[in-house]
Amino acid sequence: MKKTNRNEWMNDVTPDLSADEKSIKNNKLAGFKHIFNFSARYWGGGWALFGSLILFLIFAMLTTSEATETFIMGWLEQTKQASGLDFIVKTGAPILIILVLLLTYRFFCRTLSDNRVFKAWALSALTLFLASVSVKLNVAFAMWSKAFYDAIQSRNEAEFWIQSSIFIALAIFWVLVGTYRQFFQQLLQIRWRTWLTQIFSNQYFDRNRFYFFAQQEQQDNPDQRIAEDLDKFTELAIYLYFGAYISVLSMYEFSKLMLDISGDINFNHFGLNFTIPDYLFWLAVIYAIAGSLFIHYVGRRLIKIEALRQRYNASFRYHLIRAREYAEGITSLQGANHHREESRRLFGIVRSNWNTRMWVLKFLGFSSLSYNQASVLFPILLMAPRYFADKAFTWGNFMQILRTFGELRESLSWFIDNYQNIAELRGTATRIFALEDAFSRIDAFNGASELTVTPNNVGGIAFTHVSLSRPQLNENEQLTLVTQVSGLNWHISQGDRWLVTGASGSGKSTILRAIAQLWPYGKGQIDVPTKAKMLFLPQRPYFPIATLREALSYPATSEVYNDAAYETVLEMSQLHHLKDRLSESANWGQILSGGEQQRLAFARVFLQRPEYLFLDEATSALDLENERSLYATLLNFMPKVTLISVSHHTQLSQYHNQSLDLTANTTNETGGFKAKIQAI
Ligand SMILES: Nc1ncnc2c1ncn2[C@@H]1O[C@H](COP(=O)(O)OP(=O)(O)OP(=O)(O)O)[C@@H](O)[C@H]1O
Repeated sequence: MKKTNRNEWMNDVTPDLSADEKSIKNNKLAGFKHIFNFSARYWGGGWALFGSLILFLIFAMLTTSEATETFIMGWLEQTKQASGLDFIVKTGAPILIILVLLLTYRFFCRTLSDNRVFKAWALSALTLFLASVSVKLNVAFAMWSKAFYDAIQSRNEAEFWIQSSIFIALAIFWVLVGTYRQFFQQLLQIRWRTWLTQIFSNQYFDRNRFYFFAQQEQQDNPDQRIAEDLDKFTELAIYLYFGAYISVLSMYEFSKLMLDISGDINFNHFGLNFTIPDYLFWLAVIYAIAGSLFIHYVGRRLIKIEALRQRYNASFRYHLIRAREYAEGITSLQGANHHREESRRLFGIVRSNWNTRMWVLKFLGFSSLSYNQASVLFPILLMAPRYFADKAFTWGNFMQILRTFGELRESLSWFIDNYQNIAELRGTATRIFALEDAFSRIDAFNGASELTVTPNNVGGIAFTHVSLSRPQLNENEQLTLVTQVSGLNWHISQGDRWLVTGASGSGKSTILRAIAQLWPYGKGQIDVPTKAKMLFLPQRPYFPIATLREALSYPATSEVYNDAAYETVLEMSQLHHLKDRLSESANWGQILSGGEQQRLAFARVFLQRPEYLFLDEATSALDLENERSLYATLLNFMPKVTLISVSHHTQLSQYHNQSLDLTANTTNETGGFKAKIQAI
């Protein structure tokens, strides 16, 4: 007996994916400008978002400035000493301001018809404000620690208790601010994601683009891009946006502190005096910029690797989903093993990508950790000569500068610390933008079609000089068109019953697709009725996973019809046994037999009663008796229906009065098929 190796997947040699990486052109990667403009649409435009950021930075500078601090401290001091009416006025002022802001918010939310931009602004403003407060609280903690440890060192018990209670107050405030900041950030995220998902879903389903996507585009997994990439994109973009804001603020705060403690540096050259204020700050900036450039050089591959990671994971999952969808077809061919091996191959690709990512991250980690360690030594080396030369420069000054430099460097290293997140953001953005481009390409292709389908009152459906082609990819993966049906002139008058016949693959279904505006490949003119209700029944009907009522009423809701109607149409379709299962929810497309599904589709026809009915081998799975009884019921129940049936069953000719037969076109060098029209 063959011994199975439990570790065989682990021992597989992973494939080389460098060709995939090379196939992503650098100019196709999402740049920051594109990401910014794309994000800004939610906030009302690029200038709006840019302006809001500048406004908030100014606001943050003001709120964190010393003048504001003195004002707040003065107000606190006065409130503490105030009594009676004066106290009420002093404490009531900020509460009144908050109340006015809340009421203004509610007013605008209710009066603006599209309050999306307003709410986005308000939420961002609130979150940015809380972010500013949390930075300020961090500074307060730094100040507090000095006072607290001084009190301990000087054994000042009274001061110790005062500082302890200040800590409790600060901590409560810090917890509240931190929690609410995260909460509002998440609220903003889900609102933005909802808005984007709505736009992308609309674009995907509008004008049947999801149908054309599969035919015209080589792009992988559009569904995953809508469901997951948009989620990742909004999460990372918001996280990085607020993170960048906080780091800019901390940079401001700690550079201010640095200015206080390190002083200026003076040069005396060419008889002129130069003063560089805050010189340690500038050194930290130069140090961080140099580090960032280096990290970008080391990690730049990561953007492509991240974009591919999403693709490989999605393909692996799609393969598993297909196994579920086609479970019966796979098991009947005993294809489970093949499917498992394919899973193994696809997962091998996922692993290979992960391995490459791991190596790049290793180099990145090596570089960024070395950068962080070097940053410990860098300020020491900068200050050591000054410490040894200047006796007034105390050990306390030295330590304070060291600490401030550390904080400053950390805020400046935001880009380095977030390199991986930025790469992931650009990777997901690349996939989202490619999807948007695909939608425009589909529109452009279909818009340029020489086959026009126009709603007109020509008393039925009219084909004038119509030729239909089928799309095919050539060796260079370009879309080419091959003639399928040529020179079609066909008039379907109201009440006609047409039987469309022809060899398999001759183009019968293609003709019906052209009427349904699902076939842009061809030329000529098709006139269709303006208002008439048309229904197309394919060979394999679609049923949603829902109650039988909903499966029948699809795409309308189940309330549109009553139970008596459902029961009648089930009886008319020879499905008496399903009458008591109307409320049962199931995957009807999988649990019903092929013939039952086709009969259920007929039940739908009886419910919806269309004026034009197109049956594309809609009875192919039925026995002759059932087929005959369904057609008889149909024509009895809807005697005025215009019927177009595509079928290989000759017995159906008795229910039709005209026929269109597709035969090979041997007279024309373009090949394909031509139509022969005659009365039955
Ligand atoms: N989405 C598509 N993309 C490319 N080619 C297609 C597509 N759909 C159909 N074709 C091709 O167009 C030709 C006509 O297909 P069509 O489905 O119209 O044939 P049919 O006459 O209805 O065949 P059958 O009787 O077997 O159902 C076939 O060669 C088919 O492979």
